[in-house]
Order: sequence, then structure tokens, then C-alpha cells
Amino acid sequence: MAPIQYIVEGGHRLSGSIEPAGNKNSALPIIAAALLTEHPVTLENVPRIRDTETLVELVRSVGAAAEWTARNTLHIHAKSIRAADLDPELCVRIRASILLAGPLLARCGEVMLPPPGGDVIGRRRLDTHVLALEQLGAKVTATDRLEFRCPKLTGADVFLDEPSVTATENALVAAVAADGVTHLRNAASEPHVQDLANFLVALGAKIEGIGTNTMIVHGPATLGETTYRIQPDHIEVGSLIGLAAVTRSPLRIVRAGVEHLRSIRMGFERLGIVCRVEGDDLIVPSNQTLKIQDDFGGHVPKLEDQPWPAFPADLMSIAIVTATQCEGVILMFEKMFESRMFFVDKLIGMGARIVLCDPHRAIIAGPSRLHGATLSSPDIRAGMAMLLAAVCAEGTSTINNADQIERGYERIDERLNALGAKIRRVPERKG
Ligand SMILES: CC(=O)N[C@H]1[C@@H](OP(=O)(O)OP(=O)(O)OC[C@H]2O[C@@H](n3ccc(=O)[nH]c3=O)[C@H](O)[C@@H]2O)O[C@H](CO)[C@@H](O)[C@@H]1O
Ligand SMILES: C=C(OP(=O)(O)O)C(=O)O
Repeated sequence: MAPIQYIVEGGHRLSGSIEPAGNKNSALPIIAAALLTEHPVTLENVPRIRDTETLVELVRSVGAAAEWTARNTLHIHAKSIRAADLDPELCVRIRASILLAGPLLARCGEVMLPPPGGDVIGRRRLDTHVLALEQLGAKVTATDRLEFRCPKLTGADVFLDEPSVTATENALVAAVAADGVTHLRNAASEPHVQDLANFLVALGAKIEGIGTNTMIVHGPATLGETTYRIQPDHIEVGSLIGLAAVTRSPLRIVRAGVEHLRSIRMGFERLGIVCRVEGDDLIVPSNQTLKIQDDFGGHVPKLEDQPWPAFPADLMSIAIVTATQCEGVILMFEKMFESRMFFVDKLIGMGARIVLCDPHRAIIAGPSRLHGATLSSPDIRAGMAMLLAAVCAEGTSTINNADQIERGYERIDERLNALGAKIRRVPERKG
């Protein structure tokens, strides 16, 4: 498939309503967890993006039937599955291939996983996955692939060495099938972890403490069939708040899932962007002060990411671009990934005033007028951040490697064009 390029004419005001897609990082573990039951599962509001399409191919490769019955509705029936050798080429395309470990181990007693892929945003350890599944009884061998074997998973008191999102998800799925009670401590509690837990409950699992850092799972569950709707993507909502702010546009984000937006709204408020809630819609008015809020005493403020419920790592790139359009100085501290901030050199090339202090910290002084440039998307979120920069810049920008953006955002060109953006999606031209 030819790589995709976006040609963006900047400087247009946007307006209107937009609905966020279903949460990519919910859909992925839920599609994988559908392998846990031999009964049919229907998933609604599944984002139709490259990552979900790839995982669907992997799910089919182990013998499950998986069919899109509408654009965003996926029917999966894992009546009988086999722990096939998974295709390394498919596994390396997505981080989420690691999410097959829990369900396949539970259903087949073994799984051989080639290395997962995903965004190249720093070192991405798998140690927490191994630690958790070992405590539930698995024997793990690591060669050029990870091999998990366990004829019978057994409940345990598991303390994760860090609240890893996907490791919590693997452990949760395995615990549902395990014999006895599992305590999952220092667990991640992101909205997508909650979504997975609620899906498992809909299947028949018994899980206490959903949304907290200790979940108690009473296994083994007798699982049935279910129809489940994936929750809205809070990271996409945050990206849209940034988009509205940098283009000074009024946007209504409908069915935004407002109960999960508290820390995100607080982060944007630090940049002088205040949103309003109406029912489950989030309104971003156009008359924002865009004035960075100093700490008490006039000290330079800081926006940092942390595990949920704090400001999410996946919104740091968006927040950085947004801050370039705000008045004042702020320190952005990306604690989790050490390569996520390197894209700021492209923003500097567009006219932004940013000092990259080290791989984790950048100081942004705004506002600055951005001008169009040729860019290349290194990962989903930096790519989306570049799209925001291009939409608010003077002149035309070209974003190469836009496939990366499309790993996470469904039909983003069409959906932003419907609001008044001018994005042309074309096959990438070399040179
Ligand atoms: C498919 C999927 O769901 N991907 C998400 C998932 O990836 P993933 O599950 O791979 O990310 P993890 O939660 O395991 O950890 C992310 C990174 O943060 C570090 N870390 C983690 C916890 C902590 O308290 N301190 C710390 O420094 C880890 O060492 C790792 O380098 O969660 C990440 C963190 O929200 C998101 O960026 C990814 O979009
Ligand atoms: C880092 C991300 O995804 P993945 O973990 O799938 O690479 C992301 O969604 O920003």
C-alpha cells in the first residue's frame, strides 16, 4: 500500500459538531478478549483504523470468525481456536499484538508471540506482562519470541511493578479465566482498562474495583455472549480541544464521555482553554484567553503526564502544539516515554519557540506564528499534533507518513474537512 501524505492549507477557522470515535485503546484489548469466550460477541463503535484491522487479521489467524457487519460493528465468534504461530509481520505492526497473550493462554494453555510493534516513542518494556502472567502460573520463555505456557491458570495476589496499561489488561483477562481469586494491585485504571473490565463483566466475569488501582477478580468465570459498545476516545476528545483552541474555533464535541475528561480539561485550563459541559457534549468556545496560568507567585507552571487519572501521556504532543499558540511560558514534562518529544524540532522549524531541555522536558514560550512546512509523522500523537500545527499555520504544509496518524484516528481528513479544514489526502510523492 502506498504511503499517505496530507497536504494541508492552514489558516482556516473551523466550526460545527464532531463525535469522537470509539477508544482505540479500548477496542484493541476488547477484540483480543473476545477470544476468551466460545460464544459470539458483537462490538459496536469500534474505530475502523489500521490498528483494529490488523488485530482482526490476527484474531482470524487463530481460527476465530471475525466480520465487520457495519462500518463500526464487529462480530467475533471464537468457537474453537488454536494457539497458532502468529504472523510476525502482523504482530510487529501493532503494540496490541501483546494483548493476545492473556486470552490465548487462558483458552489454549500456551501462546507463542513474536515481538509486538507500536509507536516508536522510547523503550517499551514487556517485563510487567511477564511478571503478572508468571504470578498467575505461566512459565515464560523468551527467545526471538515470547512463549507462555500454563495448562491451568491459578488466582494470585499480584503486585505489578508499574501500572502498565496493556500488562494490566493481559493480567485481568487471564485472571478472569484463572481458578480462584486474583488481587491485581498497582493496576492501571485508564478509561480503556475500565472499558475492558466492563466488557468482561458483560460476558459474565466478576470484577470488583473497576476504575481503581486494585481490582479483585473472582475466577473462573462462566462466560456467555454479549453485545458491547466501546466508549468514546478521550484522547481524540483532547486532540479536538487542542484543534479548536489553536484555530480559535467554536467546536461542539458530541457524546464526548465527559465523566473521563476531568484531568484533560484541567490540563487545557492551565493553557487558558476552558470548555463547557452540556449533557454528554463538550463545548469549546472560540473566545478563549489562551493565556498560560502561572503558578502562585508568578512561577513558571508545568504540565506533566502520569498514569490515570492524571493527564495522559498520549496527549502531551497535542498539549505542546497547543501551548505554542498560548501567551506565556510553560514546562512540558513527559515522564513516561523518552522519545516522544523529539518531534518539537519540526515545530521549531515552523516558527515555534521551544527549548528541548532533555528527552523528557521542553519549555514552550508562546504565542508564535507558525508557517507551513514539510513534515513527517513519527508516531500517532506527534502526527496528530503536526496536523494541528499545519491547520493553524499560515500557508501550506505537507505531512508525510500520515499512515501513522491513521493508525489511531479514523477518517480524520474527512471529519476535519467537514468542520472547515482543508486537508487533501494523497499517495505520498517521493522527492
Ligand atoms: C495499546 C495501548 O493501550 N497503548 C497505550 C499503553 O501502552 P503500554 O501498555 O505499552 O504502556 P505502559 O502503560 O506499559 O507504559 C508506558 C511507558 O510508561 C512507563 N511508565 C508507566 C507507568 C508508570 O507509572 N511510570 C512509567 O514511567 C513505562 O515504563 C513505559 O515505558 O499505555 C501507554 C501509557 O498510557 C499509552 O501511551 C499507549 O497508547
Ligand atoms: C502509543 C500509542 O499507541 P500504541 O501503544 O498502540 O503504540 C498511542 O495510542 O498513542
